[in-house]
Amino acid sequence: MTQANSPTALTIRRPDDWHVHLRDGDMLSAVVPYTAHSFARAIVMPNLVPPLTARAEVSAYRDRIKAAVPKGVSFEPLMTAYLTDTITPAEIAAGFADKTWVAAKLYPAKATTNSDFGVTSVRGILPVLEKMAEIGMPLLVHGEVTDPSVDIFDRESLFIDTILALLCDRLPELKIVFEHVTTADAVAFVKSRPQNVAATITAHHLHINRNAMFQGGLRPHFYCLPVAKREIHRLALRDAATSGDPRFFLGTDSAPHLARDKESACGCAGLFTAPSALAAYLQVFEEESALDRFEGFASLHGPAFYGLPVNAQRITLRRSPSASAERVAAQISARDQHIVPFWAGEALPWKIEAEAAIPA
Ligand SMILES: NC(=O)N[C@@H](CC(=O)O)C(=O)O
Ligand SMILES: [Zn+2]
Ligand SMILES: [Zn+2]
Repeated sequence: MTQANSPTALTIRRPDDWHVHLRDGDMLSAVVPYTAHSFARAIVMPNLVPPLTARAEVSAYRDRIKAAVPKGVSFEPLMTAYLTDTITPAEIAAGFADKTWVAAKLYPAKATTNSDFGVTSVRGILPVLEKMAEIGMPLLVHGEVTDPSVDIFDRESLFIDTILALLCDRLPELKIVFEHVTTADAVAFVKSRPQNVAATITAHHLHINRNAMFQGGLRPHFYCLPVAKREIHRLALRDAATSGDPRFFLGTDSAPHLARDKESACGCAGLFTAPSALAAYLQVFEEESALDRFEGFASLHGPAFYGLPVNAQRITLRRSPSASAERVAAQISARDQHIVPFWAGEALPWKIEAEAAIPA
């Protein structure tokens, strides 16, 4: 698969994105092509306004996503349910059985973008979580406490100590994905648990630490939740991602917002990384001398955790000499304005090439 010594190309099974925000309407049309270009499937987050809590709404949203996929590109959205205080175990199980959704997302109320209808008490939804454990349905967690008096850089580690560890002990069978982990604490926690607790890691948290938000001034395009942490945490994430441990897999958390909503007195959280994420991840694996582990992280660990088949197609990632490299757009039109992507205007070090079916 990997040629020794600074390979110029890498052929792997087509990757999947296990955490993405595709939004709706004009924004959906603007962003879907980027995700579908890099990924065969994606776990689509349900934090629309209003949130997606009913089966019919989720099915209709899936159809809108499919309609936005460019002709000739194969892309399968994997849908999720938005957990609220009132959703019932029966509804969650029915949607899993009829394949409306493959997982449910737990947003602690007010923890992040569009989480106002999220869960106010994990204890309050225990019957739902027990049902999910029983039927083998994964729980996806935005892992931050919401108490505004807690330092924002400590909200993930405190979530582990006060909520997640207790939940894992209470329901040891429940499959849990600790989404977009940002701390060494989260990495250590996942490693301390059996294989049913896993984590996604974003490309941006492998590249930036919290300094990025303040470099020469306030940089809203590096603000997301959970917020980037100190350098030691970034290094722990790079270790985990490139370790080959199947509990860590790719989830971009690509989260587009219009530039005006980010460049504001109260800017939105979220980085739009879909156009550059795959190359950004690959660069990390190259820097860590772990190209031979890239396919596991990008294409194999996620399906294994979710109990889904790996993709039959392959892609070739070819190194681009910087002079001729494709550049990430400086801005991408959406609605009546634009989105500023991660690595805006920069050269992509790797290019995704035509996919081929794996010979039998
Ligand atoms: N990551 C973010 O900063 N924002 C996400 C929400 C989320 O994933 O928490 C969004 O929907 O914009
Ligand atoms: Zn989140
Ligand atoms: Zn997200």
